[in-house]
Parts: sequence; C-alpha cells; structure tokens
Amino acid sequence: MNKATAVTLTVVLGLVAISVPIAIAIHLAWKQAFNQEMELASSIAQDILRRNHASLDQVRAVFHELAAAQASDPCSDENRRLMAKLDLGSEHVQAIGYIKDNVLRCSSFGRHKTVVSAPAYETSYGAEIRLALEFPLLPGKKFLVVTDKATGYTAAVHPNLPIDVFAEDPDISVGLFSVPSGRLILGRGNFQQQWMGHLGDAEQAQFSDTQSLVAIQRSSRYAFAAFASVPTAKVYQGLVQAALVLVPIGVAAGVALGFAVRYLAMQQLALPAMLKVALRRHEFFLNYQPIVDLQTGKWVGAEALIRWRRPNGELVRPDLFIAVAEEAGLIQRVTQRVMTILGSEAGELFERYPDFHIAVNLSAADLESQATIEGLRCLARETAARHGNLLIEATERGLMRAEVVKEILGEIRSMGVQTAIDDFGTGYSSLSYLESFEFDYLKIDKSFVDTLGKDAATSQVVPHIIEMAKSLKLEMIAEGVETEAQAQFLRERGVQFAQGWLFAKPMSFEQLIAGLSASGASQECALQNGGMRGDAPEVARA
Ligand SMILES: Nc1nc2c(ncn2[C@@H]2O[C@H](COP(=O)(O)O[C@H]3[C@@H](O)[C@H](n4cnc5c(=O)[nH]c(N)nc54)O[C@@H]3COP(=O)(O)O)[C@@H](O)[C@H]2O)c(=O)[nH]1
Repeated sequence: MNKATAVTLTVVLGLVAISVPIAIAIHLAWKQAFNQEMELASSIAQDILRRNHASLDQVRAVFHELAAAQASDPCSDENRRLMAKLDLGSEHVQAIGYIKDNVLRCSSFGRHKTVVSAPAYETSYGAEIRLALEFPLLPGKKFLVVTDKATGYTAAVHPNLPIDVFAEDPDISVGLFSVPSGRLILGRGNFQQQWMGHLGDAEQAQFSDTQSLVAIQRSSRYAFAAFASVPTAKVYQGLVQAALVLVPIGVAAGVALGFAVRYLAMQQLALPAMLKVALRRHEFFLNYQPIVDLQTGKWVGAEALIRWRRPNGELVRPDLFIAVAEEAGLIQRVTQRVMTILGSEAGELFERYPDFHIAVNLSAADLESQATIEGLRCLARETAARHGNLLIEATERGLMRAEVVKEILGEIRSMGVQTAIDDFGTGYSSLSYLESFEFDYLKIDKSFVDTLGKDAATSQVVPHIIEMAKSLKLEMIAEGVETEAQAQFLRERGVQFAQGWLFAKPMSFEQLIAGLSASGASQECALQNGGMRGDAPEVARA
C-alpha cells in the first residue's frame, strides 16, 4: 500500500471511528426516549383498565345486592333506601336507579317518570350501556349508565372518573373502547379507529405512527380495552434530553477512537522506517517453540520465532511487523537476521543434541531468492549442522511463483535442509499443485486443530488433511495444540509431531537448552536421519 492510500485510509477510518460512536449515541438516545414514552403510555393504559375494572366491579356489586333484596317493587321506599345506601357506600357509582322500557322509574333520589334514550349498545355480559345520560335531579351532568338487562337496575358512573389520569397533560390521549365493535366508550383527546387493528387477539399492543406512540391493554374480564397515546413530538423532547447526556459521551468515545486510529496508523506508516533502524541496531532476538514427538513426548525440534523489542522495552508482535516487512521489501533482511542469530546459538545445540532440528520461517520473497540458499549454507557452516538439523517452513502463500520456488526448494533440499509446508489448508493450493513441490513435512494449521472436538463444520477437515498428508507421504506436525484431547485425537490418527501451548510456549534459547537437558532428549529424538531424504553434502558433518 502506498503512503497516499494509507493516509486516505487513515482519514476515512478516523472519520468512521469518530462518527460511529456519535451515531450510536444518538440512536441510543432516541431509543431511550422512545421506550420511556412508550412505557408511560403503557402504564397509563393499565391504570385506566384498573380504574374501569374497579368501576364495573362496584356496579356489579350494586346489581348483585339489589337482586339479592328480591324487592317485589323495585321502586318501593325500602328498595330506594337500599339504593341510596349502596350509592353512598360506593366510590365509583354516583347514582342508582331503575329503568324499564326506556323510562327511568326511580332512583336513589326519588321516583321519576323520565324517558331516556335507548341504550347505545349491549355488552356480552347482559348490560345495556347509555353513554351520556342526565339524571333529573342532576341537570347538566352526563353519566355513563349501565343497566342490568335482566333486572332493570341501573348504575351511573361519572364518565371522567375511569379516565381521570394525566388530565393535566392535554397532549396525552386516553380512553376505553369496546373490543367487539371498536366503538369508543370513554375518551379524552385523539382516538383513531384503525388503532384497534393492532390489538388483534393479543393482550396488549404497542406501536407508533408518524404522530403518536400508542399502547393498548385488553381487559382480561370485560370486552373492552384501554388505550393511551403520547404524541411523537414528546419523543423528540426526550431525545434532546437523552442526547445531552449520551452525545457528549459518544463524542468523547469517538475522539478517543479517532486518536487511537491515528496513533496506530502513524505507527503503521512509521513501521518500515522503524524496522530499518531496528535491523541496524539489532533489536531482534529469537524465541524457540519446541516440537514434540506425539508418541514419546520428547522434544525433537523447535521453531525459531522472531521477536522485536524496541529500545523503550515495548515488544512488537511478529504478526504486525512481518507483514509490514514483507510489504516494505525488508523481509529478506529480517530472515537474514534470523539466520545470523541462529548461527550464533544453534551450533551449541546441534553439538549437544545431534538429532534436534530448528525450523526457520521463510516468506515468499525468501523462497524466490538465491540469497536464501547462501544464507542457509552460511548458517549450516556456522552451526556445523547435520543433515536434518535445519528445516525451513514455507506457507502456501509463499508458493505463488511456483517455477522459481520449486527450483529454490530443490536446492534447499539438496543441501540436506528439510522442508515443511506451513499453515496448511489456509491458502488456495490444490492437491496437485502441492504434489509438484517436494516437502518433507506438512504442518496442520492451528485454525483446524482448534476445531477438534467441536461441532464446527471445519472439525471434519483435520482427518482429510491427515489422509492427504499420508497419501503424499509427508510427516505431519500439528500446530497450536492446546488440549490433551486434541493431542490424543491427532496421536490416534497417526500424526507424528505436534507443537503448541499444551507442551511448551515459545521460550528463550537458554530455556530451550534447560528444557532439553531436563527431558534428556539427546539420542532418542524421533526426527531421525531415517526421516530425511537425499544426501546433504553441505550440512552433513563428517
Ligand atoms: N517470515 C517469518 N515469520 C515469522 C517469524 N517468526 C514468527 N513469524 C510469524 O509471525 C506469526 C506470529 O508468530 P508468533 O506470534 O511467534 O506465534 C507463533 C506461536 O507462538 C503461535 N502458537 C504456537 N502454539 C500455539 C498455541 O498453542 N496457542 C496459540 N494461541 N498460539 C500458538 O503460533 C505462531 C506460529 O505459527 P506458525 O509460524 O504458523 O507455526 C506467525 O505466522 C509466524 O509464522 C520469522 O522469523 N519469519
């Protein structure tokens, strides 16, 4: 990637890093305000339902008591006294009377002969409803009147009482509608007939349109439902309030992320220059991760893994700087550095453990260059390496220029340096393509080993890789083995070697030597000369 592209990418990423948290903050503020208003609507609807249940329960109790009195004349003095008593004792019922043939014959206030309107509708539980009836002694006051169809007893409820909630807020509409007919029974403010459709057979419904947030709650005992609606404008007011808290947090998070992106980008852009300095100042060192024989558990080799410690003590991860070194054309110098360090350390190792091997990672550029042959020859000389003491690991991505790589690999093998295909299965090589390269080992990638024992689709891949390796007559090294179950699986299927935290993490040269001494690995290593092919004139010690 050139510098201009990297700068553009950084600016774009920085803008995204800043704007995404702000967008998330605004979205959260909106959601919070919306939920808050919806919860308010829902709690009002439930309150209205509670109040209506209380009113109706009292009306039914009144009817029950009057029926129980079994008066032969519903308007007798005694029965009217009972009406007055029940009336006084009820919080919701304002007047009690007796209606027959649409004539109010008497009430707790006395005898009448007032013609009243026909009921607006009849309920499923045998009550007749008149929505706005005036009592003779209370002119100008309209009541919701319920008449027990069977007895004619009638109770009047103040129409505002059940919906007398949030009355001080004119923007909030509330009411009660009959479920079967969709007719509004009581209400204040705005009510749209089509809201009913949202309830269907459900207990409750919550929805919004461009103007309102609506909550509907169905009665579990009567054929009506209560609703409350809050104007959408209130959500915007709430949004502003929530945004005042959340947006500054989002801006702070965005700015912090923006700085982080900038810092990382600067580091990334500066890395090639830093790498050059690090190569000059010898800031690299090696770690070694043991490779074990899965049958005996002995350490038979180790992979050399480069480490970069900056002068301030910071360790830079190889998966960060190797890619940069490859892109910046510095990887061959890095590989050369690996071989130089190895040259100063491995001689002692091969002398004490003649059958031990050390693996060196090669990138694509290394695999295409004669300089690698020279480097390995020099390393073999310096360390007095025997046939099989040195091994190179090439990834599938490194094999792109097949013809050139084949030639270099051939020369490497003819020196007695063994070859392994690394990260197997993560690239795009076909079997026939791989067959055309001569490798000694196949390294099964950690990503496949990770899936062993899991239900993942890729967990089926390892047995196929093993079969393939067998058919290509390659020995196998499984990477990233972390559990005994994985080791057991691989062992049972004939995988010879493994590497991973289950056995040992990457370690210093001194730790490797100490570990080898402790395990007494000298003569019994499994990567015997018998496991190698061809002569090795350059590396074989006399
Ligand atoms: N061209 C070169 N590439 C190199 C060199 N040194 C390292 N690398 C490559 O960098 C990548 C990261 O390497 P590293 O951080 O050293 O990680 C290695 C092991 O530590 C890790 N590993 C091994 N076992 C386990 C395990 O059980 N769990 C776990 N979480 N990680 C584990 O795997 C890395 C080794 O991978 P591989 O090379 O594929 O065998 C990595 O791609 C290195 O190749 C260098 O000198 N040159």
